[in-house]
Amino acid sequence: PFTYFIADLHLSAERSDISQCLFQFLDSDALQADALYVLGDLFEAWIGDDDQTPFNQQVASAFKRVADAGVSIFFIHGNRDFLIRERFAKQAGFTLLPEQVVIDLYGTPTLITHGDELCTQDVAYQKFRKKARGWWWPRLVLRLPLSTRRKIAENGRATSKENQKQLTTDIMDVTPQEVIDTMSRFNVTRLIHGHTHRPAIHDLTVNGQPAQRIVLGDWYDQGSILTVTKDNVSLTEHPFFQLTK
Ligand SMILES: O=C(CCCCNC(=O)Nc1ccc(S(=O)(=O)N2CCN(c3cc(Cl)cc(C(F)(F)F)c3)CC2)cc1)NO
Ligand SMILES: [Mn+2]
Repeated sequence: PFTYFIADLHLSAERSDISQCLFQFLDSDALQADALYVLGDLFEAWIGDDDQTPFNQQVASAFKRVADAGVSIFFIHGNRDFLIRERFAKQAGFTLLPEQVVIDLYGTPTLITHGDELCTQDVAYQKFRKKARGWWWPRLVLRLPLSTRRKIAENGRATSKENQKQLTTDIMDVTPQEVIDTMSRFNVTRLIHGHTHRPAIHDLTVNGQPAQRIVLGDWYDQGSILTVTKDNVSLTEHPFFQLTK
């Protein structure tokens, strides 16, 4: 028995190499898992479940086939696809989870999250996040016509400083003290998250206990999959199918 974790695929219709790698995984290995957790930023952008594009539907049905095969699929929102709601979740066979949740992974209580909330030094971003994840901003934005939301997203992509930021500097990393405070608040010795695009398995000490922080990799250049069993965790890279040698 084993459980898979993926995150930060940043799927878009323009990157068929990423989605093909995902579909290959969903049509094979994923079918044997107890469960599959998608820890956010599955999509590069998400402006509402009413944006029923062929690509979004193709992604939903690829996951739905896995759910229909008896694999439980759980989704935690990322800083890009935080507007995903029940309608898309149902189409994809996802169970939506809160932004931080402790799961029992073969006897080890494990905190799972996207991870953007752990980047507390990025004050400007945390300020936006507070609104965007709040009660009424999302409701307000989702009531706008889809065409308007498309323009907001286009403007965001085109002019936003974060594009330059992402061109020049990486997304900020998690704040070490925030990680320790959060893990001790949830009383766990294992944390799994994505967002920072810095895949690694870190050993640390929480409340005097040996602990682990596992960071999932993004899928910009190759797939990144975490496999967890009762006795082992392994973070593996999955090259895209090379069409031309
Ligand atoms: O994480 C960091 C920082 C670095 C990475 C953070 N950057 C990052 O996430 N960018 C980003 C994310 C989503 C999209 S989008 O296209 O999918 N889409 C845009 C419009 N969205 C919206 C929602 C709401 Cl409620 C309110 C508004 C409003 F009112 F502001 F217009 C807009 C919904 C989402 C576009 C860019 N450091 O650690
Ligand atoms: Mn992210």
